[in-house]
Amino acid sequence: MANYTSNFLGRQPKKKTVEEETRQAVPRVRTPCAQWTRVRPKASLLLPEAERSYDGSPPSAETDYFLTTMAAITVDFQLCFIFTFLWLLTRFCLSAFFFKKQKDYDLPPSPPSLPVIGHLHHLLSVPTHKSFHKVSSKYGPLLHLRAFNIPIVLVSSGSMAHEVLSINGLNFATRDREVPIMEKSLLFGSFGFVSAPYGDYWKFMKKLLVTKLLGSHSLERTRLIRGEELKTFRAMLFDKAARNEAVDVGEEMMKLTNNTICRMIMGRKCSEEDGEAEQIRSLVTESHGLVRKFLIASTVGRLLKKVGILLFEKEIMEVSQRYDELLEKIIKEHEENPNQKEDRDMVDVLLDVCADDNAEFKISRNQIKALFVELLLGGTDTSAQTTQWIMAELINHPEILKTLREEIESVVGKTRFVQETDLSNLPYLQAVVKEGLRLHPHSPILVRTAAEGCKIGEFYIPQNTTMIINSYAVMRDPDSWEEPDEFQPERFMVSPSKGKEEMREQLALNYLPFGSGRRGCPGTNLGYIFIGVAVGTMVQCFDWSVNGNKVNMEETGDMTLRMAHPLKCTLVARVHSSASFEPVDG
Ligand code: HEM
Repeated sequence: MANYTSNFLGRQPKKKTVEEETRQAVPRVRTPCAQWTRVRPKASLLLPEAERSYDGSPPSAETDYFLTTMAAITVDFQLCFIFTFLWLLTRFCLSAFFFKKQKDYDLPPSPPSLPVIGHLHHLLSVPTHKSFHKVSSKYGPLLHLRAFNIPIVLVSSGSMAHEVLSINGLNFATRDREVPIMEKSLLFGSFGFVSAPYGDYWKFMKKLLVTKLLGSHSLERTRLIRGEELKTFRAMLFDKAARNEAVDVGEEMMKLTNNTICRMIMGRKCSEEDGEAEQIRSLVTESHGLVRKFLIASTVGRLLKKVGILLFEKEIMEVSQRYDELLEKIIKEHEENPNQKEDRDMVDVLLDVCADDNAEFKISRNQIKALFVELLLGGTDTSAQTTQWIMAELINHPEILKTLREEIESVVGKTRFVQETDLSNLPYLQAVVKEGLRLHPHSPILVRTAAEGCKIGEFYIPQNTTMIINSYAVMRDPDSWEEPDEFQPERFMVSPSKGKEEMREQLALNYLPFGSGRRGCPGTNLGYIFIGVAVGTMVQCFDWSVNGNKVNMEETGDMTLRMAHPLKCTLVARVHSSASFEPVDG
């Protein structure tokens, strides 16, 4: 090293003395700048000798050695400085040229947070969508939050949601990778479709769902089933009216949707007599309670998540076991008595796939069962809660109810009950349903995960970030909707001032009650049918009232939106229940 430094400074190499040769044998240590430097043991003892050599006398061999060593160290520091400078310069250049993309876009802004838990308190407050709405109204439509160490991006405007769900739809096609899986459970288990990552299994099941159950062709095939169930629903309402009994709208709607979906999937009704129907309804209600707990536990830190899930693992497994027994019974019935070709239902179709070794995708019995559980959960409460909200709005807005009734009477006439095939001719009824879904979306929070880092708006979203799209905030955004908190079905009517194209654009960007993109709801059409015919029937056949004249519209729910005070009302029949459809006073 001494030679090297001398050469570096342009000095002539000195002939080595024996002492110098010996010095080279002194052990070497690594300096902070990572260069090899020789040091003598007890170097500090040399200092007085060095000072003494200033008196003019020739320096001793010791002093000479000290000075040489110091010079070497000084040069080492210079080198160190040069290398550090070069290193910093290289880093700067690299980041300027190669990492330009990440540097150009910052993370979305972050509102004030609490120590350790970050923004978790917003996630845990009830109703969650309202707490998020308040934050986004104050700090902006794209915010970077964190729950403990989990990064979350909150999306609250139509244009940002469109970028996530549609423009970058493939990158955000999986719900939440952070959600823990309960291996053996039909609920939240590894067999599920709703929680499945975007991939071959999800694509295969989605195709089956659309072609065999929820697509327009399949819906036409099962129209008779829905007509029969609607008749039972109407008869129950006439019965309650005749007995002057209050109606719990949500509860009765749950019966209608539950029975209909069971029949559509399994080809048969769940019997009221042996308690099967009630068993399914209570399982669905219990499952909704668990979904909420599970989602909250999934959003907290990794360690707490495990603890959180463990807390109600027993409860989840018990519900899963009860579903399993019921569904196993139904599947066995199908295996023993398969339906004929024209009567084949979803169970028959899935059992065929399960037994077919050449099927595009091999599915298991547990995957069939998990899908049914998810369809019952996804299709029943959603329509039931929305219908309840819409009836509450109609009771609070008698002039809208009157306009709707006039439309039904003018289109359907006074000789028959409203039915599914009338819906396309009832634009005001469709507008009422759409407006109810806008103001009261059943699932106001949509969740996605970024498969890769990408740009949304002017900001960078890192890989694996959990995206929370607050559809409630999007559908009440004053920049997109006039008087956003008011119930005004007219906004969905095509008019000379607002053409079809403008309406389509508005819906594509700012209307998300069924989500959007690849993971958007495949049951949208069925949902519109359930709600449309139920609201149409209730408005056509009865007058509705509640205690105190006005319905209390207070909201509750953590991940779903529910009425804090479920709608219970009294009804008076306007027409006879007989098929002749005579007006009561006519
Ligand atoms: C008013 C009625 C309904 C509403 C408001 C509703 C709402 C939703 C929403 C918000 C999502 C999440 C979408 C997203 O993440 O982008 C969803 C997903 C889903 N819904 Fe519905 N839904 C309704 C009816 C139905 C019905 C009748 C069924 C079937 C019987 C159904 C089955 C599903 C399924 C299977 C998914 C998961 C889709 C996937 O992960 O790819 N829904 N629904």
